[in-house]
Amino acid sequence: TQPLLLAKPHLRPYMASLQLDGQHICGGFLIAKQWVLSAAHCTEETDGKIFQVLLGAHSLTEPEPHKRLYRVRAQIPHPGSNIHNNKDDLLLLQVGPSSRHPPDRDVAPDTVCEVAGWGTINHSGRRPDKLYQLERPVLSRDVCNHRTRHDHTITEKMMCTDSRRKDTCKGDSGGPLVCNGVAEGVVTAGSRVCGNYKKPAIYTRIAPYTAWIDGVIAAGAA
Ligand SMILES: CC(C)CC(=O)Nc1cccc(-c2cccc(CN)c2)c1
Repeated sequence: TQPLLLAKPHLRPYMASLQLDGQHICGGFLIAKQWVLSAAHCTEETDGKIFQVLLGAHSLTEPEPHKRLYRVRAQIPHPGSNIHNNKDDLLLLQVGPSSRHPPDRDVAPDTVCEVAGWGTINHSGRRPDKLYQLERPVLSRDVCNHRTRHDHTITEKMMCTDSRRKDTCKGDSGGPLVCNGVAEGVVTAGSRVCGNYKKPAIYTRIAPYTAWIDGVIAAGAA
């Protein structure tokens, strides 16, 4: 047998943990917006209690930026499932609005993140046909807010990456800044210049907006 391998963090965003009172009971996985598929026998020892579903996690216990615990709106075992055999052993769970929001923590400066886009790729403003990607280190808010950089316009709901040489540019706006497999920011145009080290790239941080995002999604889902 092969030794068990630790999964690479956050490469399986569909992966769910079905929990009761904070304890992992069973796995599951996202199959559609708001719907998790699991096994019906997972409800055997729950004596009617309803699961909570943890999504976006790698560690069950440590705080992680995009870890979200969701209430279950509906828990539907396949009608053919039963405790005597493994037939039709399926459970569908409809997840509701997340019941808790992740801690809103800044990405550490110098963390190398990646951003991709079809934005212009050189000073001639050439627009590519294929997606380009770029790795950039996070710049501390203090440095980014320096008088000679963005002069105190970077709020705690924004973050910056170094724009020396390689940078985002026109057309990259709206794309995700991904750090350690997690979407931490959304490209914004900032001072609408590119590749100028005095004007670091600016991103809207996602963590401060999870309540707004969930609210809109929940309203749309209604
Ligand atoms: C309607 C929109 C396309 C107008 C617009 O965004 N213009 C424009 C012009 C120059 C640079 C940028 C720009 C974008 C993303 C990141 C950055 C920062 N390097 C700059 C953006």
